[in-house]
Amino acid sequence: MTISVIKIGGNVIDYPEKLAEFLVQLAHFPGPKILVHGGGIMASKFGESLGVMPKMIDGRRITDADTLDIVTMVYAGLINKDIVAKLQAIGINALGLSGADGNLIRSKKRGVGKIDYGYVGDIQEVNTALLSLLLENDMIPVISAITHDQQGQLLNTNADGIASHIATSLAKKHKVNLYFCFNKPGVLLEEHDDFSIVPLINEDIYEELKQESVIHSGMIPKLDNAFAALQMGVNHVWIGKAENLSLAAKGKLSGTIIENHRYDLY
Ligand SMILES: Nc1ncnc2c1ncn2[C@@H]1O[C@H](COP(=O)(O)OP(=O)(O)O)[C@@H](O)[C@H]1O
Ligand SMILES: CC(=O)N[C@@H](CCC(=O)OP(=O)(O)O)C(=O)O
Repeated sequence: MTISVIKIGGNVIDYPEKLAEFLVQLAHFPGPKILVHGGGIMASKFGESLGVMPKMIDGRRITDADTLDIVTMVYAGLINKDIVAKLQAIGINALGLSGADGNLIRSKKRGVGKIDYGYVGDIQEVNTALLSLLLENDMIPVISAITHDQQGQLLNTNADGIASHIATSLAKKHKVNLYFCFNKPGVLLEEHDDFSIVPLINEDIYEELKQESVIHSGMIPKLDNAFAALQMGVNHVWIGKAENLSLAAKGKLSGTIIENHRYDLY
C-alpha cells in the first residue's frame, strides 16, 4: 500500500475556484491519502486587517502572541473547516485536525538563535497510529499548520514541514509519496516564466540556485523539507502546480522531482 501525503499552499487556497478544482483531483487521487494545508496568504491578510503586520524570514513567519491567535483561527479554524466541508460536498469523508487534536503532532518551541521566531514549533513526534486508524476507515485526514507542545501551548508550524514529517514518520512502515502542490508549475529558473521548470533537482543545484537567489522565500522551506523527506525514506517527492496533481499521480511529466543523486545542470 502506498500512502500519498499531499500538501496544498496558501496561494491556491486563496482562490476558491482553484481550490475547488484541486479538491476534485484530490478526491480522484488513487489510494489512501492525507491532505496538509497551509494558508499563509490568508493569515497575512487577516492579520493586516487587524493591524498585525506579517513578518517573514526565508518563508517562515515570526509569530508573536497576537499572530499566534490569528494563525490558529485562520489555519485550524476557517481554512481547515472550509476544506473539510468542501470535501464532504463532493462525497469525501474528511476529518479536519490540528496537531493538538488526538495528539497528532507534538512540537517544541524553537529556541532563540540569531532570530527569535516566537511561537513557532519544531516537530518532535507524529501520531502515526491515529493517521493509520483514519486511513483504514476510509477517511482523509485534513491537517492544519498548528501543532502543540503537550504543555498547553499551540505553536505555528510551517505546513511544508508538517507534510514532510508526516511522510517520513509513515515511511518507517509504509511506502510513501509526497506531493507539494502550489501556484507555480515547479521549481523555476525564472520565477515569472512558467516554462523554465527545473524537472529534476538535487542538493548541489539547490544550493547553487539559492546562492544566486533564483530560489528564495517560501521555496526555501519547501525544498529543505523535500530533501529531508527523501533522505528519511520517502519514496518519491514532487513539487508542482495544484492543477497538475492528477498528471503527477499518473507519473506523467509535470513539475519538479526531487533527486538524491548528483548531476550537472548546465
Ligand atoms: N525558483 C523558484 N521557483 C518557483 N517559485 C519560487 C522560486 N523561488 C521562490 N519562489 C516563490 O516561492 C513561492 C512558493 O512558496 P510558498 O508561497 O511558501 O508556497 P505555498 O503556496 O506552498 O505556501 C512561489 O509562489 C514563488 O513566489
Ligand atoms: C512558521 C510558519 O512559517 N508557519 C506558516 C504556516 C502556514 C504555511 O506554511 O502556509 P503556506 O503553506 O501557505 O505557506 C505560516 O504561518 O506562514
